[in-house]
Amino acid sequence: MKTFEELFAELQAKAVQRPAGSSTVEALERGVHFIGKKVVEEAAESWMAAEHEGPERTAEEISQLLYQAQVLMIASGLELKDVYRHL
Ligand SMILES: N=c1c2ncn([C@@H]3O[C@H](COP(=O)(O)OP(=O)(O)OP(=O)(O)O)[C@@H](O)[C@H]3O)c2ncn1[C@@H]1O[C@H](COP(=O)(O)O)[C@@H](O)[C@H]1O
Repeated sequence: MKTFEELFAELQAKAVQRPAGSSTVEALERGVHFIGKKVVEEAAESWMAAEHEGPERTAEEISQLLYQAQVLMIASGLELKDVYRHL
């Protein structure tokens, strides 16, 4: 198990080190348009899970939504503090 901040630090390191086989690196190479569609896809799947599939599936889909949101942040050159200041 990892926190939101721990995952973001892990993804930032992947973006710098560019290890082979990383789905994060692959998404970053595909770019913001690809990542943005993943954000929308996971948002929709989170919504559907919440309405129809129960809390466990909802938690799983929301975890993927948070991951994709973090990848979009990195692709956009954002850090956590840039987002947190709007909360
Ligand atoms: N938390 C995630 C995570 N959530 C989702 N994904 C990726 O996002 C994509 C999801 O795409 P899809 O929606 O097509 O997946 P799916 O099989 O349809 O799943 P469902 O949405 O239908 O449930 C897959 O490529 C997953 O690998 C993630 N990829 C990586 N992480 C974490 O990010 C870190 C770095 O991972 P790598 O960059 O792969 O090393 C590790 O800690 C990983 O656990």
